[in-house]
Amino acid sequence: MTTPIEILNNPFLNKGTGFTMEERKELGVAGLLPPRVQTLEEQEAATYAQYQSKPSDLEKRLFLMEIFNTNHTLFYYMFSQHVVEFMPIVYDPVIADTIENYSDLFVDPQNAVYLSIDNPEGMEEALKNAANGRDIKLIVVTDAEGILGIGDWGVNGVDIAVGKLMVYTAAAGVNPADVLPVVLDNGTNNKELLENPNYLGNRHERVRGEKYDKFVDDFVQAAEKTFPNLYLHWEDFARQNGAKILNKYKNDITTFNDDIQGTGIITLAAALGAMNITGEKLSDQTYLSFGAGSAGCGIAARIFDEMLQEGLSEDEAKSHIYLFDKQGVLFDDMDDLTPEQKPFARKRSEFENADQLTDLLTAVQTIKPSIMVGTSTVPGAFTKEIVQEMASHVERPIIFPLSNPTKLVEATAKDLLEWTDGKALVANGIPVDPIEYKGVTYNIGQANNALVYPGLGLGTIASTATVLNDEMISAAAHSLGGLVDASQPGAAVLPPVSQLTKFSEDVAIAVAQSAVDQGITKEKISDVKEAIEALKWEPKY
Ligand SMILES: NC(=O)c1ccc[n+]([C@@H]2O[C@H](COP(=O)([O-])OP(=O)(O)OC[C@H]3O[C@@H](n4cnc5c(N)ncnc54)[C@H](O)[C@@H]3O)[C@@H](O)[C@H]2O)c1
Ligand SMILES: O=C(O)C[C@H](O)C(=O)O
Ligand SMILES: [Mn+2]
Repeated sequence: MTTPIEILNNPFLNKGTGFTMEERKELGVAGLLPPRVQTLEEQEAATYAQYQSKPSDLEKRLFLMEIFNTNHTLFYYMFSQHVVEFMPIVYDPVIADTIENYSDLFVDPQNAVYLSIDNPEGMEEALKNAANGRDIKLIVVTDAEGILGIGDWGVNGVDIAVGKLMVYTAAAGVNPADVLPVVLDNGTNNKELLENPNYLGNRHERVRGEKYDKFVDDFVQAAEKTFPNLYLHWEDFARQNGAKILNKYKNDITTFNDDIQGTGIITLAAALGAMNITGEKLSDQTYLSFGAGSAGCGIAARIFDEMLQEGLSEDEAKSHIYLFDKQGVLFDDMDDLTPEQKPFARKRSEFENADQLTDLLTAVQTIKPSIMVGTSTVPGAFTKEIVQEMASHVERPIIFPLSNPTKLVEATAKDLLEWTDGKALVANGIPVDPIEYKGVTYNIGQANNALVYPGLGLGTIASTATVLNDEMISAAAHSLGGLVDASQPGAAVLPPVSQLTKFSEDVAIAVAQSAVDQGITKEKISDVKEAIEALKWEPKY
């Protein structure tokens, strides 16, 4: 029997002043609350007013976390009323601030699971105890070695898993009772953390090699055994681990890497949105990725796959794609390429000036890209000179500076529009308000995987798909098309975040239908919309 105090202290059950008098008598909380009964709407209005009074974005986020920690329904109802305003606060970019300061700001574990490489035998018990009898359908797991573009944040990185799951619920209605945030604490190489007396994680450098691989595998086995209906979302692993882990498990369990696959989908959708505006074909484009890590290669792979679907051969498609990383343009004679970079590495013999292709300006002058995507973590890398060089070769340069958080973006949308006299088609990873330029209002798409991973997850879970495959991913990318009126001056390349809940549903339906059409579902699903509606959760008493 749950005691009155336990009810008030359980954010899944607590309604606070939202409990009716009858509920208060029945649950024994009558004298444990102020006498006034409030509706959810009244609670939201009062709480939102408190939120607005907070002096900074960080204070606003900390306040919202207090609401989340005490009353999930109120938190998500308030989120549903202020999606556009709350996304940059709950999620990117303000989440970066709370991650950097997590150990110093710590007040509540927020139902997260902290698995330690120093105590692998405790995994299954921790997962079971955190689930507390719930049938967990979605885990977001990170080892926090590649948080956004800010790098290694050790156990502090658990907050990215917490924040990503909040967006799953706010955007797609994934039930907060069905989810679990998990951090794999493998130590940290972040000196600032190791020297911080408040740091709450394992105080040693990251473990590499077999012991780490076994730690990850032990986690996968424990999670899959404990939660038989699990969709496992990998987030913010370092470049050398993300793809290796995904490739190891993606054909055997229902799993997804957001930085690789989620970003690939949303950036392809943005590129297709740009094609809608210019009327061109993707397979006629010249694509340059500045930064070829998890995200950069994930996007390139998605662009490549789409060019094949448009009828190009593999060699023809590869001839349109160029990767640029720390070495400059990537060539197949380099001995330090990652497995994900290799398929797109070029031949030096293609260029007279191959050895000069080590700076972005020379690369743009030589390659003449029509699409340039930044996933480099190098702020300001897309300079005015480089952008105007690109614009001198193409009518509508498509430029997506995607590095997060805001301080790392390769170029701002405002600069790109001014430098190209309004011709650039722009998307950023962070949210950007509409920009007025020469009498036109430019809407800037947010090419952030948060616009697609929630619907992708909801659709995959609702379909009971045994795996998440390329067909389902392609269906997700295409489901975002047609939502923007491309004929309008200043049209965005992606639908606005104000429509996030609407198009998350579109993504979910497309993904679930793809799984059903392929016959890869555990259960027989006769109506995907029904299956999705049955799974969705709404914040109401
Ligand atoms: N918008 C989105 O949805 C989204 C999704 C994923 C990642 N990102 C952002 O993209 C960035 C990279 O993320 P990731 O997960 O791919 O990290 P990563 O470490 O896997 O990749 C970064 C790549 O940039 C390269 N790089 C670093 N400095 C460079 C330089 N001076 N010149 C050229 N290349 C350079 C690195 O060598 C690496 O290959 C981060 O800022 C992240 O926040 C955005
Ligand atoms: O977290 C985000 O905002 C998007 C992406 O997953 C990233 O790592 O930047
Ligand atoms: Mn990420």
